[in-house]
Amino acid sequence: MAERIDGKAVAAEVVEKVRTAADALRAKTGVQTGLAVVIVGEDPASQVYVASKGRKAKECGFHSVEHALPEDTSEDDLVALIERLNADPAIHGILVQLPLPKHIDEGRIIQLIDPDKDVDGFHFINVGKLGTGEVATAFVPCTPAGSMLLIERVLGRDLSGKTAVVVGRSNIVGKPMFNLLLAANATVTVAHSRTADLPALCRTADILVAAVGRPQMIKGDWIKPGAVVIDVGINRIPAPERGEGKTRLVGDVDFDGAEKVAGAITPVPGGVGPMTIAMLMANSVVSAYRAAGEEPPVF
Ligand SMILES: NC(=O)C1=CN([C@@H]2O[C@H](COP(=O)(O)OP(=O)(O)OC[C@H]3O[C@@H](n4cnc5c(N)ncnc54)[C@H](OP(=O)(O)O)[C@@H]3O)[C@@H](O)[C@H]2O)C=CC1
Ligand SMILES: Nc1nc(=O)c2c([nH]1)NC[C@@H]1CN(c3ccc(C(=O)N[C@@H](CCC(=O)O)C(=O)O)cc3)C=[N+]21
Repeated sequence: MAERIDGKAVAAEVVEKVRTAADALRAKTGVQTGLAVVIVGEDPASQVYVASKGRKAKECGFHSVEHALPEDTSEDDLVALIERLNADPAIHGILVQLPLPKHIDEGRIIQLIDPDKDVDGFHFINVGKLGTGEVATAFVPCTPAGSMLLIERVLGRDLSGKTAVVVGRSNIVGKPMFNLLLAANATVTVAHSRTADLPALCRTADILVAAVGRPQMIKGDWIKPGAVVIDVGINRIPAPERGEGKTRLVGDVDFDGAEKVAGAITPVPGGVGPMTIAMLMANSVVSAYRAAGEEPPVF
């Protein structure tokens, strides 16, 4: 049976370190870390995530502000808000919850965020820094960064000689995950919907990262015995066994099958999800240290 990688516990350690660092910065310089989360529209899942980001930020002792805008907010109004947050010295991190409503140009909004406040790591400047190994001054996207910390718990920081397969090539998960694994010396393949014989490719992976958005797609017999499996997927599926109309969260990996083969595996919930929020807090406090001209902590 695989070791269960407890993302909730590791995330709690990260959050504790963030809180200590935020307190120390405040005591030394008077700077309180400020995080602004912007949500447009009423998507219930997004609202849950935004609320838990706000809760964690307060737990870390941050100045936490939330801007909940109606679904029909104009692009110009959102642009004006981002410009205001960019100029606000009390705000060190800006997160605009994605996806945005279809009438708003998501790319334009992301590129408008000051790269020094882009705690999601989605701005071209931060993407470019990650791609060229300039991570000391960059922000690394939270989900891949959190996934790397979980891998590190099992395999250490140096992945020399290891084969990694990332399933999914999105800008927010798959591509930055590729860059981080490569930087850690793994030999990395990125798979996607056009990949031939995905099961066979997955079976080559010492480290398998699933970021597909397809509930329980990756089966136990796709997994190399002993592999480290990181399940990024968050999918809500019907759970009639829990009662009429009930749902539950599952990952992109068929956990029960995979657990019998893998060496270590992240559960859903309680795996990568809590790490994502913890790394958002980490990026925010790092941003505040940089703004104050202090040497930031390393996570
Ligand atoms: N835990 C967390 O904090 C987070 C979790 N997530 C979750 O992670 C998952 C992925 O998110 P995200 O990267 O944004 O998703 P996207 O929908 O942007 O990307 C999905 C990727 O999976 C690929 N794909 C889709 N179907 C298949 C298939 N049948 N075989 C192989 N590859 C396939 C797509 O390929 P192609 O490019 O060819 O279309 C694409 O590259 C989702 O479940 C999401 O909810 C996301 C962000 C944070
Ligand atoms: N600009 C932006 N940045 C993001 O980082 C971002 C985003 N937009 N849009 C949506 C995705 C998704 N995402 C999650 C964060 C935490 C959990 C999480 O904490 N999950 C818990 C379960 C939560 C529950 O019960 O619903 C867990 O896995 O244990 C999940 C998903 C961040 N995202």
